[in-house]
Amino acid sequence: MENILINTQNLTKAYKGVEVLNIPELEIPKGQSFGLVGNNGAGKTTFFSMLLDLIQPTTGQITSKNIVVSESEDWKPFTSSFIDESFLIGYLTAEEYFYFIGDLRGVSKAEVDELLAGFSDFFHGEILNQKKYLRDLSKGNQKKVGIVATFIGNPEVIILDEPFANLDPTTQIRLKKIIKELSDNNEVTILISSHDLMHVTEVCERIVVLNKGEIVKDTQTSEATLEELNAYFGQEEMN
Ligand SMILES: Nc1ncnc2c1ncn2[C@@H]1O[C@H](COP(=O)(O)OP(=O)(O)OP(=O)(O)O)[C@@H](O)[C@H]1O
Repeated sequence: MENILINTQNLTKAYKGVEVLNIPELEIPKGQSFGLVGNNGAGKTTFFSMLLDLIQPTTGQITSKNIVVSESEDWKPFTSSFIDESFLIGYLTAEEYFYFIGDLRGVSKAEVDELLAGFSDFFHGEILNQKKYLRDLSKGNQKKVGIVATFIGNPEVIILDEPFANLDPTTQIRLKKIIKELSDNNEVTILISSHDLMHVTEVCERIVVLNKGEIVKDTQTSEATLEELNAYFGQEEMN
């Protein structure tokens, strides 16, 4: 019996009567690396935002470890995410921000430093000791900060919206390795949305395709998945 961590029931979101998401049921087991793909406007960010209680569902609900996310804050200590730059604090340096997140999650400065030391390749000398505010970092470097901040405090659930976008090819490869290592650890459930079919199939064991707010494919990743996805999105182009 799989240990279900995230469960959604009858989830819909509509704006002014227009439905943008409709997921009758979705279960995500503990430890799964879950990839969400879909064209622009398919509903990926909407789904993640509801998981994080940033927007309210029109109907239905999401539970994380049996906690209804819109009714209690108890899921927050074991969940971390980076959706966009609004998750950063522009007037802090990277170090200040990491320590701030550490404080929130009960992680000491020394432990934060220890974690950061493991990301020196990923940071490529452009994040730490820069005496620069986060708002003055490049988009890609801001993203690196946001992603690494999600690892502070050993969260059980990590949600990353388009983590590969804006990153240079070398950093994308490093990020894939980091995500693979995380997903090898079956304690961490990781949810990623991406437009990069190759990256997402490489790091996720399950791929869900959203089209106009509905799940049209839900598959365990195999050798054939990338080709199937390319065929699916190619055929969409013909329509
Ligand atoms: N506040 C809002 N008011 C009205 N419509 C909205 C609002 N927020 C999102 N939408 C609509 O919801 C739909 C889903 O958007 P969403 O951002 O979830 O898509 P996405 O799959 O993340 O797209 P992308 O790949 O472009 O990031 C879109 O049609 C979008 O215009």
